[in-house]
Amino acid sequence: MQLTPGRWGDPAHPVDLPSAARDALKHLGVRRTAAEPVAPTDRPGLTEAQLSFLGQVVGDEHVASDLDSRWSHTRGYSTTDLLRFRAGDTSDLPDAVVYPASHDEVQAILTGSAAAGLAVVPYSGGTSVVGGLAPSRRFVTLDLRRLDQMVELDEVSRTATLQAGVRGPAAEALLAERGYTLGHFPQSYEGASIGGYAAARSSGQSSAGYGRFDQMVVGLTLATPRGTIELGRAPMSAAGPDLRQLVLGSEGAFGIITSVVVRIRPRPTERHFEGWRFESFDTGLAAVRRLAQDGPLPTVLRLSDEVETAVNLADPDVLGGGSGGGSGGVLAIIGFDGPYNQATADVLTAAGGKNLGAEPGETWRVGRYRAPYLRDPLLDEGALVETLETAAFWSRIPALKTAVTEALVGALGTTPPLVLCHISHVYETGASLYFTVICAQSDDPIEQWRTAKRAANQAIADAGGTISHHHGVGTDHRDAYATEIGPLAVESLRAVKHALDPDNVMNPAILLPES
Ligand SMILES: Cc1cc2nc3c(=O)[nH]c(=O)nc-3n(C[C@H](O)[C@H](O)[C@H](O)COP(=O)(O)OP(=O)(O)OC[C@H]3O[C@@H](n4cnc5c(N)ncnc54)[C@H](O)[C@@H]3O)c2cc1C
Repeated sequence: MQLTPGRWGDPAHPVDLPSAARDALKHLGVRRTAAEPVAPTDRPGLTEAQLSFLGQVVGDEHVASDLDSRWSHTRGYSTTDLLRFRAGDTSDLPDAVVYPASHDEVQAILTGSAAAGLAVVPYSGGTSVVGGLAPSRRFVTLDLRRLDQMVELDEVSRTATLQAGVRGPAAEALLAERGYTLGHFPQSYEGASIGGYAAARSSGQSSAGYGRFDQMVVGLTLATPRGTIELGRAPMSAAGPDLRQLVLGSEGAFGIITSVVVRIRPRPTERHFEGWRFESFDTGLAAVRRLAQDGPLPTVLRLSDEVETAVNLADPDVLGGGSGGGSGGVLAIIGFDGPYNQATADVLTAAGGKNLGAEPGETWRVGRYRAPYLRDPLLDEGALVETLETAAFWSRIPALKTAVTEALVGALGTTPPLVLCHISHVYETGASLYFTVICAQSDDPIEQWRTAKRAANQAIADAGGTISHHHGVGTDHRDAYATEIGPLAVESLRAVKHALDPDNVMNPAILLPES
């Protein structure tokens, strides 16, 4: 799928806003205010010498300096990114887009970039939602789409070596030909790539069964301005700190991950999805914690709160009311790659859950990538829609959820929002919380969201959550991340960056505040 710049989703399969949603927007005071999109205007790009350096490495035909190519690589897909795109904001337009085809070409560009006066932004799928593709100064984007090969599949060890530019669906297709799966299905699956998964520590919808992406990576190759680093000689090692974990989540600040070795699993021959009803989010929370701590975990485990359940269910009777008005309660989805596990269902039943059967589960499975498609039509209607996420230990989850919800409602008070929440990534010791916010746009929706996000970030910090469970740091979370880890940790990361990237050409201003 080729994403349309500034608009999420497969352009061949757009989603229309359901009429019920249009009606609901009226209750939120949403009025059609969205301005007509503004076309971008160009500005001078690279010098002849810079273009010549890049062309010598990758071939002139793989260096694009036209406005369309650069505009389509401008920032990612957060709501503020989309709004700035609509406003024709070119302040973070790349000066050129370069398409290397191999590790060696990436390495040659990074080795020569300081001398050529170039800052470099790695771009795998371009789906960042935290300002990960927008550095503070002029730059070239290295689009890794030509690094699209499965280099090796080791069936004995059950590992695959995948290049950074392999998109999620392509990775699954390559593995499926040999009977395997990676099992990584983030909601951005249609657009995101292997390199971005690793660089931003992605977590997919099947994380209960397959783990986060950083748990799947057993090895990687990193090109830096100082040279190449290969990590992951064995699945585990006591030979010093695990440097793979230093690169995972480094978001291009240290170098470019050109390939990863990932753990793979046999492709399941059957899958089962079903819905469960709980009386309240709190009872559902106790049930999913029970599964996370004592098992047996399914592959997919999600729990929506009351607001998300009400907003997402077209038919409230799915929850079993039967009277046309629904019966309240919250919806959980469980899924199994492989045989159905009755023991999981028994835990949910013992915790007060009611099995709603396969239909709600199948509805979720079929639409699992479609919810974000609604954001652009909602923006068109004058609504502000955005998501944010965090994680915490179980004991802090209830207070964290309340604090973030109150912060968002308080900050968006003049345009009262709907705040939806779900849990979709669980661990023995805690879980993530994922919030969706919908309200009427103010006259300045970008500043409106930034104010709300600042309030939410503060609430997360105060309530003991982390600034990101899986979206990463980028520029949006940079300052909050520095506060979260403290000045000595920031200094240590700066020292690593300085060792690998002494001229600060790699994704400047991403991850760490510029000193
Ligand atoms: C609609 C939508 C839904 C989403 N759902 C999820 C979800 O369910 N789970 C989840 O984890 N995330 C989700 N995201 C966020 C995003 O998809 C993830 O962060 C993903 O891992 C980014 O992958 P990408 O290939 O698009 O990376 P990019 O956006 O290209 O890059 C992300 C960051 O890493 C850097 N980078 C990219 N490639 C490399 C590389 N090879 N080496 C070093 N640095 C690199 C970039 O410069 C940038 O800073 C969602 C985003 C959208 C728009």
